[in-house]
Amino acid sequence: MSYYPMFVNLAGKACLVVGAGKVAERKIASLLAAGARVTVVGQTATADIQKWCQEEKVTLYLRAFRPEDVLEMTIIIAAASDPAVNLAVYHACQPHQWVNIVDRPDLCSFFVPAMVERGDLQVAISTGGANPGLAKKMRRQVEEWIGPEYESYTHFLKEMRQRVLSLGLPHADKQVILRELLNDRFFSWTQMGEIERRDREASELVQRYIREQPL
Ligand SMILES: C[C@@]1(CC(=O)O)c2cc3[nH]c(cc4nc(cc5[nH]c(cc(n2)[C@H]1CCC(=O)O)[C@@](C)(CC(=O)O)[C@@H]5CCC(=O)O)C(CC(=O)O)=C4CCC(=O)O)c(CCC(=O)O)c3CC(=O)O
Ligand SMILES: NC(=O)C1=CN([C@@H]2O[C@H](COP(=O)(O)OP(=O)(O)OC[C@H]3O[C@@H](n4cnc5c(N)ncnc54)[C@H](O)[C@@H]3O)[C@@H](O)[C@H]2O)C=CC1
Repeated sequence: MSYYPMFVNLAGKACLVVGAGKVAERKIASLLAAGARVTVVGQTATADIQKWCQEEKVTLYLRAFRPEDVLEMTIIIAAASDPAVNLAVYHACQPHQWVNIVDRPDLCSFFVPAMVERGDLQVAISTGGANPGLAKKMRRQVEEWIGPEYESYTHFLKEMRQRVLSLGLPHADKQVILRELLNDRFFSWTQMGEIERRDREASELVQRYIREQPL
């Protein structure tokens, strides 16, 4: 059996993280980046988590976990250093809640992948718990391959696609233009910083099809 990969919209969703140490901090950072509403319960907290609390980015309770903490939570991550506490978090949860117990892959209903993020382009890497260190190693290799220029390249392709879709062109023409926009020359112009040339060539490509339209 393999795991089902998904990109989840967590904007405004209530998420609980139990434990406020190094591992919790990493998980909280990605929940915040996804726009989740994060509550943290930990007996102690890292400096960054305390700062996020002062900035009102997270709600932090500096105390031991209580089973009622999981109520109404969409996602629960148990990242305490005590395995008995993490197990208690698991037992407090309902079957419909999404649960990640950081020291018990067998009890997780989802794993957190290693991520390469370039604006709208997100590459998630998982080994299904087989070896998280390998996921991290692969992430570093993918970071070399997918450089920072992919953020503006993806943004360019997004804008061009929206423009092409808004023109009401015949389906076949749309497909040809979208395929042509993925030609490497547009990436090369992005990489070389020849943005004006890239945008001009892309506009000309689209214009050619508009002109060919019967009136
Ligand atoms: C099942 C899973 C549950 C979950 O957390 O979702 C899980 C479980 C465990 N991790 C452990 C250890 C380590 N985890 C990392 C790193 C990461 N772990 C992440 C995910 C996952 N870890 C999920 C599976 C993901 C998959 O396989 O695809 C990443 C990808 C994402 C993230 O955490 O954000 C992030 C890399 C992010 C990046 O760098 O890009 C490192 C390396 C390091 O820290 O440098 C080590 C030390 C080396 C080692 O042990 O291999 C232990 C033993 C703990 C102990 O010894 O007590 C367990 C428990 C067990 O396996 O039993
Ligand atoms: N899944 C993953 O990615 C990884 C998981 N781990 C596991 O994660 C666990 C946590 O690791 P770190 O963050 O490095 O530990 P840490 O020692 O930095 O933090 C542990 C946190 O748990 C809190 N805690 C302990 N008892 C608690 C309770 N009763 N209620 C609420 N909070 C409580 C502490 O106050 C602290 O905030 C480790 O025990 C290890 O098994 C470790 C590395 C990676």
